[in-house]
This record gives sequence, C-alpha cells and structure tokens, in this order.
Amino acid sequence: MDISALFRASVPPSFLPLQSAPSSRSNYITERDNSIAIEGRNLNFSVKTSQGNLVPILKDCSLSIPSGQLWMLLGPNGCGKSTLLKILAGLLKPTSGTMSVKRPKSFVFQNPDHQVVMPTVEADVSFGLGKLNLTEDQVRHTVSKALDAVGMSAYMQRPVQTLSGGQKQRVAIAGALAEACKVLLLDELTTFLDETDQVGVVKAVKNSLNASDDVTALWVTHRLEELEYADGALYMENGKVVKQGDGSSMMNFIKAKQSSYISQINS
Ligand SMILES: Nc1ncnc2c1ncn2[C@@H]1O[C@H](COP(=O)(O)OP(=O)(O)OP(=O)(O)O)[C@@H](O)[C@H]1O
Repeated sequence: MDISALFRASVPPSFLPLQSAPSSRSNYITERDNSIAIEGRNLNFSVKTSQGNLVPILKDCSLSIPSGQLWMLLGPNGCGKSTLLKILAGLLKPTSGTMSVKRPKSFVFQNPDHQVVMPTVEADVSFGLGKLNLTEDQVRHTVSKALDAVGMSAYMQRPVQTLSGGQKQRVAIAGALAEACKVLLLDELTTFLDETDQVGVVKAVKNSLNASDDVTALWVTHRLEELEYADGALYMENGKVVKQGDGSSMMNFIKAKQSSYISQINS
C-alpha cells in the first residue's frame, strides 16, 4: 500500500483482527476477469474480544461487482458492511475465503476531516503523485482533471479548512482519482453531511465514474434515496450478502423488507 493510501485509510483501533496469517483457503487473486472489478467468495472474518472470545463478523460472504459501475452496500446496523469494505481495501485480513479487487484501490472514510490532510486543495490532491516522477505541468494537469471530475476545479487554491464537509469528501475522492485508482471504496460518506452536500457527493462520485476510464465504486450507505444513483446494490444481513441486483429492484426489495418489519412490530 502506498503512503497516501495509508494516510487516507487507517484501521480503527476498536478492531482486533486475528493476527494469524491467512489460512491456505485464503487467496488474493488479481484481475482474474477484467469485467469484474470486485469479487469475494465465502469471506469469513472474526474478531477477538478483550476477554479472548472469537466473534464471527463475516460469515461466508460472497459478492461480485462489474467494472466501471457505482454499487451501493446496504443493510442493518452491525451486519458487517464496514468490515467487508475494509477487507476489500486490504485493511483487514479475512480468516478464510477468496477475493479479487482491481488495483490501485482507495478507501475513503466517512469523516471528511480524517482524510484531507494538506493545507490546500491542490496540495492535497497532488499528495500521492510524488512517487510518480511527473513534471510540474503533468501534476497540475492530473490534479485539475481529477478536481474537474468531482466538480471542484474552481477550488484548487482554497485552504482545506475553508471547505464544507461535502467539498472535503470530493477533494478526497479527487485525490484517489489523481492516483489513477481503479476501485473506490467509500464508507458512509454522507453521514456527517447536510442534505445539499449529500446529494453533491453522490453526484460527484457518479460523474467521476463517467469521466474516468473504468473506475468502479462501492459505496456503503443507509440512505435508500441514494440508490437512485446506483447501477447496482448489495444487501447484507448478519455477516453476508443476501441479495444483489440493480438499483430499482434492490429499492423494492428493501422497501418490502421494511414494510414487513413494520407490520410485524405493529401486529
Ligand atoms: N472489536 C470488535 N469486537 C467485537 N465485535 C466487533 C468488533 N468490531 C466490530 N464488531 C462487531 O462487528 C459487527 C459488524 O460491524 P460493522 O461496523 O462492520 O457493521 P456495519 O454494518 O458497518 O454497521 P453500521 O451500519 O452500524 O455502521 C458489529 O456487530 C460490531 O459490533
């Protein structure tokens, strides 16, 4: 993992992943099928509590996401969405299972203040480009193209502390795009944002996928209305994906689940 990815993605201290090396059943396959950007099969993950007990979090979790699309990951609180995302990002190691995620991949956190780390927008977006031996002009061009993709090119010289939460999220996404990332893993980006910023960020992700070559995004969310922007969605329950499909069929599936839950508690 490169330094900028570490900056943008660190493992929360509450997690105590198993320290043992992945078992022989764990394989890390790269780009097996070019039309699939993210694939996981029978992923399992457990954590050790402070009392030393093993708690299974992911249980034979499988998923498959086509390249170049925006997919959403939904499910009730605590079903394992963030854990799955961190496993796909390589921040946590599955205890067993196989996975394949196109590279470079980038993880963007829900708290906008945790990922925009440099004093200005331009400096932040160019942060990860140092390793690429680009000329100043090439860096400026790459940064400007990435900011353009997220609708932030007018903010190039702005100090980051003057940006709204949604603008910071978009700068973080531009940083990932500037590094030519192929997979964006986005963890509840709209949680801390007001309604205008929420829509701005999801639209920016959608536009950036349209403007970029073959970038895929997986977006964890609780907001059903965001499904409108998705090419597809996954629904998790109790540590595994129980259904995946296109945005509108998944919207119907989740609404039906919610109605049946409401009928149950009212009966
Ligand atoms: N260190 C830990 N020890 C015990 N349980 C843990 C630990 N870390 C996470 N968990 C549990 O793992 C489960 C999945 O957590 P995760 O954050 O992946 O869920 P989530 O679907 O993203 O939840 P939310 O929608 O609330 O953000 C939760 O029940 C959580 O309490």
